[in-house]
Amino acid sequence: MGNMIYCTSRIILLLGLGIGLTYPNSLISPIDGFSASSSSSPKKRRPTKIVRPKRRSTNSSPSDDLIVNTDDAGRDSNNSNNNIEEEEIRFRRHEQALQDPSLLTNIRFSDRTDLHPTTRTALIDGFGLKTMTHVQAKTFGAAREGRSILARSRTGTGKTLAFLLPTIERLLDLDLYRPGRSIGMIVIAPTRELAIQIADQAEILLSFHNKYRQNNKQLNVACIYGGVKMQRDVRLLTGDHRQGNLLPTILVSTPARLLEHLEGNSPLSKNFSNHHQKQQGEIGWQRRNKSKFADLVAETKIIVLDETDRLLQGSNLYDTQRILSFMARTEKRQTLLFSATLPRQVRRLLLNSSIVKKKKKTDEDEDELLEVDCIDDVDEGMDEDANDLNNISATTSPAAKFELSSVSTNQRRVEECYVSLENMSQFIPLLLTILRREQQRDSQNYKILVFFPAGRLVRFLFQFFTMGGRGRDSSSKRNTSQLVADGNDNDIIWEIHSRMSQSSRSRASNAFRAARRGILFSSDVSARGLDYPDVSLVVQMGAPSSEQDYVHRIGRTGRAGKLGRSLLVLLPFEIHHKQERWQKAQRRRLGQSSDDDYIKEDEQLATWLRAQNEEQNENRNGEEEEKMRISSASLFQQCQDDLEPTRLKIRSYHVVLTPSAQAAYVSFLAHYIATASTSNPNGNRKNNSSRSRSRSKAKNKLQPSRILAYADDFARGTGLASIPELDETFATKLGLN
Ligand SMILES: Nc1ncnc2c1ncn2[C@@H]1O[C@H](COP(=O)(O)OP(=O)(O)OP(=O)(O)O)[C@@H](O)[C@H]1O
Repeated sequence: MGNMIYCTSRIILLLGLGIGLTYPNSLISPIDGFSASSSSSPKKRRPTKIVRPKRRSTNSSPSDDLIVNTDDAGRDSNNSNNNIEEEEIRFRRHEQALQDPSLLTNIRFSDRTDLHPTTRTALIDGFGLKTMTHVQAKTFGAAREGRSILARSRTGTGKTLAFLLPTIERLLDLDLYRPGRSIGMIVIAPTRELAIQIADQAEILLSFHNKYRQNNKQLNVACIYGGVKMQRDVRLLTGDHRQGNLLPTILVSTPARLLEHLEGNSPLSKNFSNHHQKQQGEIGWQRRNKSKFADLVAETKIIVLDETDRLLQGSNLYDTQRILSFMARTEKRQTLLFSATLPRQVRRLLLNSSIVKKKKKTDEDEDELLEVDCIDDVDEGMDEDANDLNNISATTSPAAKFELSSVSTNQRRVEECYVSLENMSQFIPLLLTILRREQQRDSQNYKILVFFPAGRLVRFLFQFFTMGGRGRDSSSKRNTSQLVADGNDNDIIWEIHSRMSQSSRSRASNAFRAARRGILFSSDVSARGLDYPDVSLVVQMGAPSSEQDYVHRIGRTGRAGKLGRSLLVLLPFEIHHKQERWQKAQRRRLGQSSDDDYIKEDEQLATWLRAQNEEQNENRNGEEEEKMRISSASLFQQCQDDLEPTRLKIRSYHVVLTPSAQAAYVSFLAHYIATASTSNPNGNRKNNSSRSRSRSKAKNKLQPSRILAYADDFARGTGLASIPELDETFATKLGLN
């Protein structure tokens, strides 16, 4: 019976649709795809908003290990209430996406015959998407043809699918890699959480294809990253040898971990040698005497650098360049580079290096790098003609059929505000005020992401807020913080930073993603790429170290058509140095000269802060009396008062909070002294051209002794009875004599 249905669908396809004419040379026949789209709708599972198809075979696949599976086992897949809720969420999200004309084009996935029918089903039925975003439409045709691309597009505009869709289509071609015996594509992402998120999306797309594939021909995703045992990677990358299903179709990795394997500093290399010797005859390795992982990676023809500018800056630069040196030569591979930001220096570095192929020298040279810029700003230095859609259509025949609407693609989706701290002892009360005010705005739907400059500060503030009230209730094991409670006694604050174990990081990240409301305290590990749904407010406690970081941080809200809000809290020593720069940066970003669109001061918070400061200075006249009245009635003042019990705990040596406050103090000091000496607003180390400017600014530079005074103020604000003593060597290192 099954065969009959299968054959019938084949005949219908051959007679009627002719999809095979437009879908060439694939491992999966178009017939499979047709049966996918025409079969009954795939069953849905919790909790992802995205629907995965049920496997056709009930046998477990030998490659299951390799698949990044975000579905928790045991969840009820037939829960109709959940499905209805899921449908509603997807419908709401789609409606929201439609609200933003700068996000979506009029190109429907269903009209694209250059997409495999199963991929179309995955996008429409699985992800609930209908039309392409600008960056997807502008890059698909060229990427599908194998061209290298450098693309820039606003945060939250679907860049992940922009690189996954065309590359997965290419991987379905037979000749691009040896399934199971070489890796089809490698994606590098700067953080672990981002790598996991990308792998998850890839796995969802592939799972629709796998539904129609035999067990030993499944398309797999492996995701590797630091902070977990190497043995896990070995298991993921060597799989079940007996089934001959060895290497993943798509490998997603953070740079450092991948490099460790490539350089042979991991058990993987040894494992590959042993395995190679055993399997040589059986599966016929082509490279008989070169069995190391690095040799296999050299066969990979597609590489993606997500968050390209981050991967080409700071400590990532060396790792990325080394990784690329193990890959196929530039002309022989497709290199896809995506980010929301691309500083001039990074672009210059890219174009002058061997990371991508140079500009074409003759008209026949078709394979040059294609630059696609979906942001109309005035700074970041992409080619002017990169925005010309005709350019792209001309080189990518299928795309030429589609008309793209010409709306501005950097329309503002985030309302940006700032407030300046009058003194560092206001740091914690202001944070509490911001959180409570947001809770009061919409007590059911607040979702707040708060960035702090360093991991130890995240940890301390998390502990302060979660142990601040009654602490943990031992009977219910519930968090009963009174500082920001939601009335239901649930955990509503999570922390994430690089000082945590990977499992705790993943738990926090997943919890915040799934939560309808909540607060995530984070370091910059969450600044890039992470797609937490429905974040209502992004708060930055202290200016980020670069303009790019600012763009990425606020980009965690206002995604995929939604609107969001962000609040930048400038510390007292950042006000004069940075306020102006943020305004200028924002003007550049939005390509506007009107004052209206600058980052606005949050007047309510500013009034409360000023009033409190003046009250402290006891400098009162009639007007100030009035301010004082506002102050004592203000939420800020209430928050000040509510913090006292926690401060008292710290003052009288709380076993967790007091050492944590001391560590936060040291971390604050070290962070700001280090950044004062190295950073500029573009986030790059000083170069020759900026040296003269730097010299003139040197006079205004914030001296370590001043930072020390602010840090002391911060320490007093935490409740610490005395300023922590610094180790002498450490102090000298920081330039504090
Ligand atoms: N064509 C589409 N239509 C509607 N929503 C989409 C479309 N493509 C992707 N999305 C949704 O947009 C959201 C953001 O996507 P994604 O994380 O890929 O953005 P991004 O551009 O990579 O952002 P960032 O720069 O922050 O990394 C996701 O929830 C995704 O499901």
